[in-house]
Amino acid sequence: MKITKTKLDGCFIIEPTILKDKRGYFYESFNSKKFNELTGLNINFVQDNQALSSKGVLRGLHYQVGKDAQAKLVRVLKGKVLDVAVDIRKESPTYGEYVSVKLSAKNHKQLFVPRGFAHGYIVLSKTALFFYKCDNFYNKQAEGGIMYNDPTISIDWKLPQSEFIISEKDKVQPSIENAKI
Ligand SMILES: Cc1cn([C@H]2C[C@H](O)[C@@H](COP(=O)(O)OP(=O)(O)O[C@H]3O[C@H](C)C(=O)[C@H](O)[C@H]3O)O2)c(=O)[nH]c1=O
Repeated sequence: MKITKTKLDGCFIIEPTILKDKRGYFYESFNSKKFNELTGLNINFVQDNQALSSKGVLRGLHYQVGKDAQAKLVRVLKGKVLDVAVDIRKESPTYGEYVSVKLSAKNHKQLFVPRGFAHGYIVLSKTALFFYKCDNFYNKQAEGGIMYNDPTISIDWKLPQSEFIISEKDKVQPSIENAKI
C-alpha cells in the first residue's frame, strides 16, 4: 500500500497493492491495522456508504459540522470520478484550497479526506459506483454544504457545466464565506 501526501495537510492518496494472477486480481481494499500504522492515525470507521450515479452527476460539496465531522476514505468500484476535497479548517494555511484526483475502478486509487474538509465528486464515466468509509455517523442536522462552483475555490470539474446533474439541494448551497463551518 502506497501513501502519497497532497498539498493539503492530512489529505492523502492511497494506492493499494494489487495481487494479480491468471484468475484476475485480489487486494485488501481496507485493513485498519495497516492503514493506521502507515498513516500514523487512529481512525475507526463506523459507517460505509455507496452511491450509484450517471455521467455528469456532481455530489457535493458536503461536510458535517462540529462533533459530527466525518473523515472519509473514498474509492470507486465501477467507472471513474473526479474526487475533490476542500480544506475548510479556518486556521489552516491552505483554507479554501482544494485537491482533486481521478479515482476509478481501474486505478484502484483511494483518497483520505480528513475531518475539517468539504467533499464532492463528479462522475466522468457513463456510470460510477462510489464507495466510502466514514469515521462518524450521518447526522442530517449537522450537514453543511458549499457551492460546487464557488469562485473563491474555483474547482475545475473537468466537464462542461451544461453536463452537470445536481440535486436541488446542491444548487443552492452557500459560498465558503457564508457556509456554517
Ligand atoms: C450522506 C447520507 C445521506 N443519507 C440519505 C439522505 C437522503 O435521503 C439520501 C441522499 O442524501 P444526499 O443527497 O445528501 O446524498 P449525496 O449528495 O451523495 O451526499 C454525499 O455527498 C458527498 C459526496 C459526501 O461526501 C457526503 O458523504 C454526502 O453528503 O440519503 C443517509 O441516509 N445517510 C448518509 O450518510
